[in-house]
Amino acid sequence: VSISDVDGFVQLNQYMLKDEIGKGSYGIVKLAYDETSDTHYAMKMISKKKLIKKAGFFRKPPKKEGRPEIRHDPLEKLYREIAILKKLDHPNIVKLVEVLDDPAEDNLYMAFELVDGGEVLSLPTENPLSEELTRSYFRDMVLGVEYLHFQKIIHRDIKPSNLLLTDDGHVKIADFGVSNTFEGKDAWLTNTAGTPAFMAPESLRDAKEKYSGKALDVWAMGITLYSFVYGHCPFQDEYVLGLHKKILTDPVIFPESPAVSEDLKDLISKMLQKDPDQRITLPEIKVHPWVTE
Ligand SMILES: COc1ccc(C(=O)/C=C\Nc2cc(OC)c(C(=O)O)cc2Cl)cc1
Repeated sequence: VSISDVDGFVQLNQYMLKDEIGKGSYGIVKLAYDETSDTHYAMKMISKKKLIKKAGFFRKPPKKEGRPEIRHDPLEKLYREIAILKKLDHPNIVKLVEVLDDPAEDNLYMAFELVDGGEVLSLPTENPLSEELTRSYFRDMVLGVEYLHFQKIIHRDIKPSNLLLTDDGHVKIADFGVSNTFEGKDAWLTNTAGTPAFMAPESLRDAKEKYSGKALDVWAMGITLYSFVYGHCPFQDEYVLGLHKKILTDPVIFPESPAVSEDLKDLISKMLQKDPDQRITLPEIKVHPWVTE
């Protein structure tokens, strides 16, 4: 990897890095321009040192007997994410084009096809989406997640900020930083991962039983669907333990306004079923009246 500073812009191999267009726990995403192909990319920059430090200090002490914390080298997790991304090829999944990883360099760079519209919706918002637009984006999400599950991948962080909007109004799923791969029919998980307001109740119970990975993604898609039409998540609390309690025990409240169709409320209720065995599945979602309308 050759890095040079060209009048304030960093040149990284054939890419000229420009403004920051995304930021998160993972690091930052910059607009990158490849003059050889006159093409723009989204360049995700990850500091390997920061990853190692984050895993080091803040790692919880090993839990009491029953649920041993599996310790993974954070870089090994990153290389697993990259291996996952490299094998994915679907119109509703972000496309990883190239990885620039110089062992001598602290930063690792992931060049993705640029999805022009950025995040589909930032929460909370006073201007939630119409049902028609929500249905279009939701259909794309369903196809993307169905493809991931078929590839034996659980995303585990489905939420609006990880859904990117193309210039022709389609949605691509991004950020596989906490995803799991599995063998067989489904993943049987025990750890919690993802974003608190989108976590399923079964992943918050301290019991030792394992739970289905696919059902976690369906739950997060339900929270996302609710937030598209109402502009905020159904369960919110300033304290994470208060949030967990609400997710575990509170029923979903549908505000009077904005007015939402009975079919959509029915689908959201079935996706936010607290018992994962009763929760609607992806094949059933695909034939739900609101989706097929
Ligand atoms: C306003 O215009 C904009 C156009 C594009 C963006 C944008 O792309 C942002 C994030 N992008 C990504 C993040 C990812 O993880 C966190 C991953 C991944 O790791 O899968 C991939 C991508 Cl692409 C933002 C604003």
